[in-house]
Amino acid sequence: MARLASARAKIAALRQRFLEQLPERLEQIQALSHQLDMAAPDAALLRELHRLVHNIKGTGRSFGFSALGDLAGEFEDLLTTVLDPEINPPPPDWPVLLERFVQSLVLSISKLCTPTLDGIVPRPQIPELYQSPQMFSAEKETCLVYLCEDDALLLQQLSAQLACFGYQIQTFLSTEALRQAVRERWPDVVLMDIEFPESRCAGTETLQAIRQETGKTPPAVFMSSHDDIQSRLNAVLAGGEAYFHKPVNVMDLVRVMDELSNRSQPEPYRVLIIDDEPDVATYHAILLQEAGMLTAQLSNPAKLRYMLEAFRPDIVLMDIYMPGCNGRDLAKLIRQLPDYVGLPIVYLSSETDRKKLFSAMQVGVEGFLCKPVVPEELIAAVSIRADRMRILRSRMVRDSLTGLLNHTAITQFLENVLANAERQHTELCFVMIDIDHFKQVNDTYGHPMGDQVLLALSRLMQQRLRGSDIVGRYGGEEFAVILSGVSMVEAWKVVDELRRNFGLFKFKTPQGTFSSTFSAGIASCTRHATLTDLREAADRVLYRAKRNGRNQVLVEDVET
Ligand SMILES: Nc1nc2c(ncn2[C@@H]2O[C@H](COP(=O)(O)OP(=O)(O)OP(=O)(O)O)[C@@H](O)[C@H]2O)c(=O)[nH]1
Repeated sequence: MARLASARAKIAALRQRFLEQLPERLEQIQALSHQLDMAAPDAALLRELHRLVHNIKGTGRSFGFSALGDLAGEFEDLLTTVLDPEINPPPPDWPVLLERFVQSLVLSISKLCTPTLDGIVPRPQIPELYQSPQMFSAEKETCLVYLCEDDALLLQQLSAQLACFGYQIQTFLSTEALRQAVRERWPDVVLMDIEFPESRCAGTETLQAIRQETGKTPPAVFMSSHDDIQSRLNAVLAGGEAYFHKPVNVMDLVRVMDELSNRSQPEPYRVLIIDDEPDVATYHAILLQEAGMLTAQLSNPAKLRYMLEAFRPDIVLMDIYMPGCNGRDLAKLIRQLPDYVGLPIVYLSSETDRKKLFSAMQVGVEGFLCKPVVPEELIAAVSIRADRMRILRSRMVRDSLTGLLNHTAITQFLENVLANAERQHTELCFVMIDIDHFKQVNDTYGHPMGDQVLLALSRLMQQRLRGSDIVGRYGGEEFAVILSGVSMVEAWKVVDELRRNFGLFKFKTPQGTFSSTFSAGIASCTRHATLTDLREAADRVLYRAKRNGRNQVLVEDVET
């Protein structure tokens, strides 16, 4: 609640500043209109006047000064006709009307900026602040998953794999057994097949029956060997939150289940706001921050490229009118940068002219939000698009089995952090990890069990390493970790603790339990400035660890 109060206070301060700046804006408008030669108006002057009036419209409405915003909106319409007479010619007496609008603005602004008798500036109509559900959601300790599948082998494999991710799994071979269990204890998530011996849609029917019996449905995820629309529709109608076509990718399943059980604490969405009015950008930033997002603001388009690279936004919100360039040009520029072809861009503007909007959208912009925007609408529009961007990006850079960065992505990261470490004269350690006798695990217990070992180590690394450490699957049973800002001794302590913890894992199989170990080699950028050198050094140390008997972590110093 304190955060909400502080956001309200910040918005109140922004409104106050807008009021304080109004006389200066008015002076600029008056000066420009006096400079205008009404017989042959200068286009640049007109455009600047249009921009100033447009900004008062958008900012005024955003901050709840609707009468002022509407007046500026009508003024803007007149200026638009003077600017583009071919599309819609201005009325013959436009110079008189223009002068009247300036006078009306003088009146309206002087009223707003003059305190009333009791010394209080009139309160604008302010939109209610959205209360982020994330602020109050508590993380669950363990998540109870009911897994219902009539294929006994698949049931056993999935259950073992999901257990590696810390879920409490109860398995059911029949829908009837599942219904009975739901009566006794309500699950956090139900994960179920759709086709069972008794019917092709027994899974969805069961969920509907549970709803009829209890009046509610548990969060449900369906898996099916059918991929037709009717099956998917049945799943949606039964209340399914997600649908997976078999064979199911466990990482996709885990991602959805983490979301459904509130266990995942995804990185906040990153929103870049481009607006030539810093206070309006700040206002929208505050609304988005309230919903748990990270924001960056840009008022100077010249710094766009730098900002895209440094901030890595999931979505860009931009104004249409800015000095020097407009949102359409800027959006086109972003689309022409190969790395940002898919970056969602949404206009946030008070422009209402459909033709202009359509033209502005044609450069591949995803959507349009009209100022003043309702906070919930802003948050929903941003979240939906940023989430989709995250999924697409993740597919490109993540390994599908473990969810860790793939080989290409970790190499790219290493290149970037290495350059950074060199610039900032900081340490960086590169670690190569390889599971011992992994072929034997596969040969003895089967490939799916081997996958579980890979998953377990991946999850352990994700849980135990710092958020700033970078973990990737380098290849088959080989992993790479980048530890920034640590010495080799510190890196050794971290990785050796991982090694000890991993050794404690017990993998259950029909033939009994077994545990697994890994070997690791650590090299430091203080000795190897190039990517290839660093990688080869870590590889050499890893090889030495294997030859020394495996199940150990070695650093370069010890090796040489
Ligand atoms: N289950 C499973 N196995 C994989 C995967 N990728 C690679 N492998 C297996 O990993 C094994 C690697 O074996 P080797 O390179 O001979 O090494 P090792 O048996 O781990 O022996 P050391 O590294 O010398 O301790 C091969 O059998 C691969 O088939 C995967 O995604 N899943």
